[in-house]
Amino acid sequence: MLLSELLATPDLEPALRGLKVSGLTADSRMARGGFAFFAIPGHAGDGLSYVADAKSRGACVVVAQRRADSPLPVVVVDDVRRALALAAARFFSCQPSIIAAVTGTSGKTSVVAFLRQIWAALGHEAASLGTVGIVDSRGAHYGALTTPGPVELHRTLDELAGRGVTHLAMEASSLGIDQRRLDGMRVDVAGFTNFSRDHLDHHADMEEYFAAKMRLFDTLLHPGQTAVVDADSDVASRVIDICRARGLTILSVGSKGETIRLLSATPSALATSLRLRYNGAEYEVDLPLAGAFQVSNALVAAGLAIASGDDPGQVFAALEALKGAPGRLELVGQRNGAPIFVDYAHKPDALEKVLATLRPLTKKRLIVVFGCGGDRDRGKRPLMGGIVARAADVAIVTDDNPRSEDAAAIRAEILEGTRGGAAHIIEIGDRRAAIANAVAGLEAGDALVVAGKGHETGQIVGDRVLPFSDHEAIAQALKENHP
Ligand SMILES: CC(=O)N[C@H]1[C@@H](OP(=O)(O)OP(=O)(O)OC[C@H]2O[C@@H](n3ccc(=O)[nH]c3=O)[C@H](O)[C@@H]2O)O[C@H](CO)[C@@H](O)[C@@H]1O[C@H](C)C(=O)N[C@@H](C)C(=O)N[C@H](CCC(=O)O)C(=O)O
Ligand SMILES: Nc1ncnc2c1ncn2[C@@H]1O[C@H](COP(=O)(O)OP(=O)(O)OP(=O)(O)O)[C@@H](O)[C@H]1O
Ligand SMILES: N[C@H](CCC[C@H](N)C(=O)O)C(=O)O
Ligand SMILES: [Mg+2]
Repeated sequence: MLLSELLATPDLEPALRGLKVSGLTADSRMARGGFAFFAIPGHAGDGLSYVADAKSRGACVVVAQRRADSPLPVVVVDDVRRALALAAARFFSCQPSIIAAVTGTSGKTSVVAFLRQIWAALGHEAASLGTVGIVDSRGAHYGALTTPGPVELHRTLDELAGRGVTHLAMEASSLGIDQRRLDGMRVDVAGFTNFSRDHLDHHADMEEYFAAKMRLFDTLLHPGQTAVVDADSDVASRVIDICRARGLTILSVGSKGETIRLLSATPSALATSLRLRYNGAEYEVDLPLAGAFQVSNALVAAGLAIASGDDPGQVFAALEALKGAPGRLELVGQRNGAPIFVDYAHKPDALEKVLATLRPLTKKRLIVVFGCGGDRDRGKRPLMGGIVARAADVAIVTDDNPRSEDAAAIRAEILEGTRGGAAHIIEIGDRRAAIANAVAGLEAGDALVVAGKGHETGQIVGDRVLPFSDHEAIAQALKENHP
């Protein structure tokens, strides 16, 4: 492809006008012969300091935000992250014909998993893309980020479209939106779940975090397209105002929803019976999932399916076969009749919601094992300590990806927040030992949730990822503690 086509710039300097490029990357280590190297001023470093490396691997031109002394010719653009996304979309030109993007602090992974299942049930070739990787009718492939960087994203879209995927549900993380990873993507419909504290290690404050999410609606979606909004979120009216100002059609869902109105939700063991009203008609749905938050997620997914053209009656019927995303309030075993769940709550609101969901299902003690990640927002640690101290009966504070931090210091910050609460608090740093302790102590009527790692398969300590899975640690503990 010509560089001028890749950048859609006719006015390149004469020496570059006929230049052909064979690929593109923002990571010098991935450069190959004939590649364009996009030099991004990042959080940890500046891409311009890697130009020599890119050149040594064959890159022939640099795209950057400023002129710099460089062994390769430099094309200057206003916003190099956006230029990379648009270029990646031109280079990998195919995308599935329907793309739904979902943002919100919690529930994205669940909503895209549900939407993929609804679409598949209705006969579409569907895929989802996000924290648990790419999932389609062939299986699952894990990826590193929730919203991949633009080059990987567009290569993936092109491959999915190439193998016949017509419907894609993808997670749009605030970091992904902010870093322009989705700017080259055609988004047909977008969903909003909810908003609470997260990623304050990256965004300066909650307003900046909110604005990053809103970019999906006020910039990436176009007037006339549809936004599906969980009307029960406490920021729903702000989101709806922003969508209206952009000229979007609003499809609101939930007990305050105008389009899909939740009339009642009756929990029973690990399921919930729903009565819904849509367009004047009432529907009854036996949702095979527990928790008010899963009801919200299922309704956002249903709204997205309807907004993308599917028949409402068939969409609501498909909710009756939904399976939770891996590691999201997943029942993984039991001991002495006490259920054991793995959940991905690693932020205050999610932890609160998951404990509130399990409380009415628990006759005796609600036990939680959890920790907080290193090199992430420190402010959430005492908040999460406070939540378990109030909402659980026993909380075992343990390690969850300490990364470059001192694990004991992270636990101490969590423990600080537990003071004055009613729960019995235990500190066991080693996560396997914490899980073993919790499982061994389970009695009839108890419930145990191991929170924070969900689907993860590693414990990040320093620079190393040690193999670790809550599922496997629970299975081992169950084996060692025959009831
Ligand atoms: C903080 C953050 O978001 N970092 C992401 C960001 O990096 P960055 O732009 O700041 O890059 P940098 O590390 O400063 O380096 C600057 C530039 O030099 C390049 N470089 C660097 C080294 C080298 O040898 N050669 C080279 O060319 C880098 O590729 C980069 O282009 O852009 C990169 C490319 O897209 C991402 O890989 C990287 O994700 C890091 C690994 C990460 O851990 N991100 C997490 C926090 C993240 O994005 N999480 C969200 C939310 C998760 C959720 O809530 O579900 C996600 O979407 O996954
Ligand atoms: N609608 C919701 N409201 C509040 N909490 C939720 C909701 N949905 C899920 N949760 C909680 O958040 C956890 C993560 O859910 P999920 O993975 O679906 O969200 P996510 O937005 O993709 O999160 P992440 O950004 O961490 O990938 C769940 O395990 C559960 O504890
Ligand atoms: N996408 C989130 C995942 C956090 C999961 C939790 N296990 C932790 O390490 O804090 C993040 O990178 O902040
Ligand atoms: Mg996710």
